[in-house]
Parts: sequence; structure tokens; C-alpha cells
Amino acid sequence: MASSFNVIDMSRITPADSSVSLTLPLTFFDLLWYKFHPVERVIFYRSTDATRPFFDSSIVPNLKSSLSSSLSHYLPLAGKLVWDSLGKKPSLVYSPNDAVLFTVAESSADFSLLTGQKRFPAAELYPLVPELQNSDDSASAVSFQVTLFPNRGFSIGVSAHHAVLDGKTTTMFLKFWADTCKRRQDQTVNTSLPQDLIPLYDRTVIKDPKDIETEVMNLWSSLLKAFSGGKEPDNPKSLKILPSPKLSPDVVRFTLDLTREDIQTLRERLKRESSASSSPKELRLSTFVVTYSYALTCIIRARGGDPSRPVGYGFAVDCRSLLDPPVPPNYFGNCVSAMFKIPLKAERFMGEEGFLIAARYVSDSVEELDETVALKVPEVLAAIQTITQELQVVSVAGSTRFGVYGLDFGWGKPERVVIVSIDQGEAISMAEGRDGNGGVEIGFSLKKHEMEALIDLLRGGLRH
Ligand SMILES: CC(C)(COP(=O)(O)OP(=O)(O)OC[C@H]1O[C@@H](n2cnc3c(N)ncnc32)[C@H](O)[C@@H]1OP(=O)(O)O)[C@@H](O)C(=O)NCCC(=O)NCCSC(=O)CC(=O)O
Repeated sequence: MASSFNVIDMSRITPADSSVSLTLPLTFFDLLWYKFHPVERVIFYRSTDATRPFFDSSIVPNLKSSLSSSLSHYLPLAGKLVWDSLGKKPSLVYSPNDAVLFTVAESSADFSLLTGQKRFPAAELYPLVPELQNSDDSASAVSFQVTLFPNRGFSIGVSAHHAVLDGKTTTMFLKFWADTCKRRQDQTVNTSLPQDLIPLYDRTVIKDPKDIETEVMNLWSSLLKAFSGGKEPDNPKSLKILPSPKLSPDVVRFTLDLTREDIQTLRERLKRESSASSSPKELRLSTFVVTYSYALTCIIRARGGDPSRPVGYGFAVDCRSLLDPPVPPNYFGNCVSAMFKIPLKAERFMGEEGFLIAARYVSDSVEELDETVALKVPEVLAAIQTITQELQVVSVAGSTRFGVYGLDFGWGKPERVVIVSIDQGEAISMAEGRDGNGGVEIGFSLKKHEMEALIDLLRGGLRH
């Protein structure tokens, strides 16, 4: 039976202390993303105390008041992207009394299904994600939604504009908000603020001596011209997000929970296969390399098809520690680029050695990382333009480093954290395992028949 969903309330939450204005010019790292679909996360909390009266009297008021307080330290999140008529790029502007949209809702969807280990229709997640306002003139930075699953728990939906925040900044804010909310409930509100979660707005830490920013903006204008059939778009300074592909109703979600032992099993297999191969080579077998290579191989095999068909991979790289001087970890904004390999032939991954070949590619890509990866931002945007329907490129959203299962707002740790927006392409999502002992969660969003083949391959490979 289809689940019911209803919006209880929508309100604007202003920063508790909102007396100053703030303008942040976008850097080339931000401009890479300014027309792309927002990043959408849903964080699920199991709570049998979550009755409607408790939700209305405790959960919602605490989330709202702690959000208002937290926004005082993250003012730009209450602001908007605007593009001044004389400006050559958009800026993030916060003015007093700007606010974020906060939606309160209730759902009869099966909480255990959405947080469990079985596949379910991706459409079940969409009502849990708040809209992120965007128009020709402006675009909001973030929006939030809390949804009650009566007597089962609740979820916090977050939509984040990727030109404003990357994953590290998004999770830094969520940790700040959760810490504020929890301290209010523990009555420890007067303890000092967590210094590592105080954002740094100093944009001069992002150096651009080669004027990459202009290259990125020129690429965007040629891309937008191509989108509007080769002629100048009606409004070249529109901040409207690019239209999303229509999602077919048979897309399903599945989350693979890899334990630390599973990852070690895969790592040992790669070591065995590498030393037995004709060209044994030392591989970088980090958790990311092992898990991403495994997912990549299984997804390509699950689609099958013509072995000579083009495939590829791409993953985001946090450049903060790669730049010289390094960008502080509490920098507010984007500081990610990407490594990618496009096109490759599917057959490379479909044979017996497919997993080893994938691990070699990804290991080499990570080994190549240095500060020049930041200079490749225009190449990343150019590569994204070449991705066509028939090219299967597996990208990654999220990271095993963000500590999302530490987001305790005072009602315990999350039951599940889902990145909904991976369904906008061939992306997978990654997060550290919920139990915190070295496991990894990988989220998938695929058509039903492909998902069935994928799940068999993922589980089969662990019994190898
Ligand atoms: C390029 C990489 C994926 C490569 O990762 P690797 O793990 O292979 O290599 P590495 O040198 O980073 O790490 C080697 C070992 O050190 C550990 N390590 C290194 N730095 C770490 C850190 N800051 N926190 C925790 N662990 C760290 C790794 O876990 C690993 O150990 P072990 O192997 O034991 O684990 C990574 O460097 C990286 O940049 N990750 C973050 C990517 C990112 O920001 N994605 C989000 C994009 S924005 C987005 O997607 C939107 C959103 O999320 O909202």
C-alpha cells in the first residue's frame, strides 16, 4: 500500500543573532557546482518515544531553536546565491533576517524498510527531502525538513546547494547543530563551542594565480549555450539549477553494509590476485580503494551488455590537505576536485581479473594525487560535459571520513544516513559503517532488474 505523507508546517528559521551582513564571493571550487542539483541527505533516528505529542512538544522545538542558534555561527547558510548585474560571477550574500526554510511533516512509510538492508523504491525517499528554492535571481544555500514516523522515529532531511558547501562543510555544520541541540537537552549549553566546528570564511586561503575561475565560467557559458541549442541562453546569469533527468518509477535503492572483515577479505583477495598476476605491483589498498573498486566492478558487471561499451569512474578529492599551504579543515565552502578515468571498455572489468584491474586503476588514481588536482577543476567540468546516456560513469557522493553516524541531536545516533541525490546519475554514496569499527556503507540507486543482478554480485563476491 502506498505510504501517506503530509506537511504539518513550514516556517522560516532566522539566525538567533542576525545583526550583521556577510558577502562571500564564490571561488573556482564553488563555481564548478553552481548549476548542479543540490546534495540531498536524509538522516534517520529510531525512537519509539516518537509519538506525535512528543514530536510536537520536544523534537521540533528543540531542533528549531538549536538551528536558529547554530545559524548565528553559520550566517551564510541563511543567505542566498545572487549574481550582481555588474558581477562576473555569483556571490553568497547574507542580509539581516534572511532565513532557511524548515518543513515539519509526517509519514506512514515503513521506517524499518527505509533504514534496513533490503531494497525499496527510491521514490519512498523523495517526500523526506526538502525543496531548495532556486530561480533566475537567487538560490537558497540549504533547507531542512523533519519528518515523523509515528512511534518508530523521525528523519532530518537536508538539501544543500553544492556551490555553497562540499561534504566536509555540510557535515561540519550538521555536527555543530547536533552538538548545540544535544547540549541544550543535557543542559550543558554554557560549555564552550567546539572550536573545530567554527567555520573559517577567509576566501584568500584559496589561491587562484592562474585565474582558473575565468576558465570555469567560460566553460559554463559554453555548456549553457550547448544546453540552449547553440544560442545564448535567455538569462546567462540565471541561478536556476539545471533540469534533472526524469527518474523512471522502477528505480530502487539498496545499501550494502560492508564490515571491517568483509573489507579485509576483499583486500586479501586483491593481494593474492596481484601477486599471482603476470605483472605483480604494490597496490594502495586503503579502505576507499578496496570498497570503491569492488562497487565499480560489480556495477559494470550488473549492467553487462556489449563488452566494448564505454564506461568510466570518477571520485571527489578533498584538496584541503593537498594544497600548499594546506587549507584549514574548518574552511567554509568547497575545496574538492575530482580524479576520473573516461572512457574505458566495460570488458576490462567483466573478466575474472576485473576487480584487480579496477583496484589498479583506482590505486593509481589515488597515488597520483598532489596539489595539481586542484588545477584540474576546469577539466572536471569539461569531463562532466562529455558524459552521455550510453557512457556508464560511476561517481561517488559522500565519504567514509565525515563521521555522519556521530550526528547525535540528543535522541541517539542515526539508524541510517542516506544520500538521496545519487539517483541523479550513476553515483554511489559512501559513509563509514554505523558501528564505527572500520566498516563502510555503500548506497546504490538503480533500475530494479539491474539492482537484483548487482546485489547477487556484491554478496557473491564476499563469499569468494
Ligand atoms: C581521494 C580520497 C578518496 C582517497 O582516499 P584514501 O583513503 O584512499 O587515501 P587517503 O590518503 O585519503 O587515506 C589513507 C588512509 O588514511 C586515512 N585518512 C587520511 N586522511 C583522513 C581523514 N582526514 N580522516 C579520516 N581518515 C583519514 C584513510 O581513512 C585511509 O585509511 P584506511 O584505508 O584505513 O581507511 C581521499 O583522500 C579523499 O579526498 N576523501 C574525501 C573525498 C570527499 O570529500 N568527498 C565528498 C565530495 S562532496 C560530496 O560528495 C557532497 C557531500 O558529501 O555532501
